[in-house]
Amino acid sequence: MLTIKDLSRRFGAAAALDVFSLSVPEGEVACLVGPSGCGKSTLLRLVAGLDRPDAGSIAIGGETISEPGWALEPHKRRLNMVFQDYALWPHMRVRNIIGYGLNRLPAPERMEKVDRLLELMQIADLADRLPSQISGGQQQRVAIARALATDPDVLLFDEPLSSLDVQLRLEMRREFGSLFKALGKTVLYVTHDPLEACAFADTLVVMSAGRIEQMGRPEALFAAPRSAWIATLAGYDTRLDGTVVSRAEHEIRVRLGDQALSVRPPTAPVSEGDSIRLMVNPGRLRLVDADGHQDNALCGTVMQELFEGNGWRVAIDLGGQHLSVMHPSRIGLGQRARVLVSESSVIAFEADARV
Ligand SMILES: Nc1ncnc2c1ncn2[C@@H]1O[C@H](COP(=O)(O)OP(=O)(O)OP(=O)(O)O)[C@@H](O)[C@H]1O
Repeated sequence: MLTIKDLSRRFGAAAALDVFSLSVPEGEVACLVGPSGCGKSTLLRLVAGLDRPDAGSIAIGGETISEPGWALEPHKRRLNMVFQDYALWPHMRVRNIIGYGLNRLPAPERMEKVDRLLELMQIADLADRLPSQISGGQQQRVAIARALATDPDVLLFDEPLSSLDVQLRLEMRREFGSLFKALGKTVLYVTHDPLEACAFADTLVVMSAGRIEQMGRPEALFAAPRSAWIATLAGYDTRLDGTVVSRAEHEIRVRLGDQALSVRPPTAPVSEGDSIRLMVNPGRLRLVDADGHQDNALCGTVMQELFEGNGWRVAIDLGGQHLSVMHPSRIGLGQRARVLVSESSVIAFEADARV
């Protein structure tokens, strides 16, 4: 169990971490996501002991490793960190890099342990190469094997896949899922990619300005995003700004230019005349007959069509604002289009919600 309690770190007047608390149960994976500058790396550095907090405490397995006025030295903490740039020593062979932290073990034991890690990470055939003689993905495997060698209780990952190409990232993402399960280590993992996090996170922790904005199981969090930024992660990446024209208990009517739409009300209270921000999921919208009459549809002109691999992202000009729709084929630039906006395709937030 990793327990972070009321941790704060200020740089000048700004708080990089602001009374931050988080518990990661033993053997579970917590993924930290959040916009640039929200404090993810600061948190990892404090847990690793590379920086000192201004307040708060950190414990691993009930044993305090940092508290006000005292911090255990980094190398004595039962944790290891895997960095984005791998940080492998260029002059050392893979086998020696992995075994570096095991120099207190007798040679045969050390070799046996290194062999086991080489097998686990499927890099046994690379044992005698230098980092410059292996690929980026293979270097990342070496970095993970090195981090596992000293059998730490906690593993910290700082965007470990972001330097890899898309294909390899997808492959490693799948592998991480089974690796984390097999290892049973407590993991704190920072990533920019929410889909990466969803592949293996027990808990997704969304940070904003040094605090937790929302946390939970990925499915639960994406089913009910509490902020426009989190809605974007969940695929609601198109923004429409409008005005509330009427409200009932379970529905509000929103004016968008000269059109209107009924949606579920936001959690924050709103009244007639208030501005409102709608986050729309293009994958959940449907194009219907442009000349037909359909309740809760928006009309406009196709202004852009982008192929995104699994279909076309069609941008429709609603008269100033743009609505994107995923569609299996092109519609044609300048064509009229009518988009059915179902209840599940849109989430309403307060007008100044950060995206
Ligand atoms: N050594 C430092 N001196 C001054 N300010 C710092 C220092 N380290 C971090 N900060 C500030 O603290 C805040 C949090 O930074 P941090 O690196 O933790 O963010 P992050 O979420 O990891 O961002 P990114 O996703 O871009 O890596 C930022 O505003 C950053 O500018």
